[in-house]
Amino acid sequence: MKKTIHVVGAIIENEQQEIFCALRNPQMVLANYWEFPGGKIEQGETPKQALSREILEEFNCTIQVGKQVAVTLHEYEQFFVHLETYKASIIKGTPQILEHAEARWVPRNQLLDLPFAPADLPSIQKLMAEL
Ligand SMILES: Nc1nc2c([nH]c(=O)n2[C@H]2C[C@H](O)[C@@H](COP(=O)(O)OP(=O)(O)OP(=O)(O)O)O2)c(=O)[nH]1
Repeated sequence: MKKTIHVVGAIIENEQQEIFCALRNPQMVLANYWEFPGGKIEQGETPKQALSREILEEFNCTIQVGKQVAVTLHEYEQFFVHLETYKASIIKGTPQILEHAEARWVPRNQLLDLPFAPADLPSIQKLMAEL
């Protein structure tokens, strides 16, 4: 039976209404897809705690997590991803790319120009609908 992994992703927006997107590196599972930065929820963590921890580990900055955007269950070839995305903003530091191949601030209406992980599409559609 396929495993289900519970993942959180941060939709971090800046004052220009751009969203922080990260490119998974070639060594990662789902290599070379763009994603909302985040990762797996560890035992005993709330989704919001997991998100703050992941952003600190991967980008060395502190975020404040806001409201939930979408909850998606997506079937990949090897596993299911249960992805929860949350709005967030940076409250301390400037993101440093520690694990990803690249990261950029992208206007909402250009998100679909990037090859995003398929599980992220419902979140992107919700963001586009907010425009
Ligand atoms: N972080 C993140 N992962 C996503 C997104 N969309 C999506 O399908 N995924 C998938 C990719 C991975 O299979 C999984 C997240 O795993 P990960 O490897 O980034 O998690 P992690 O940082 O906890 O990794 P590790 O400690 O186990 O190495 O969820 C997304 O927007 N953000």
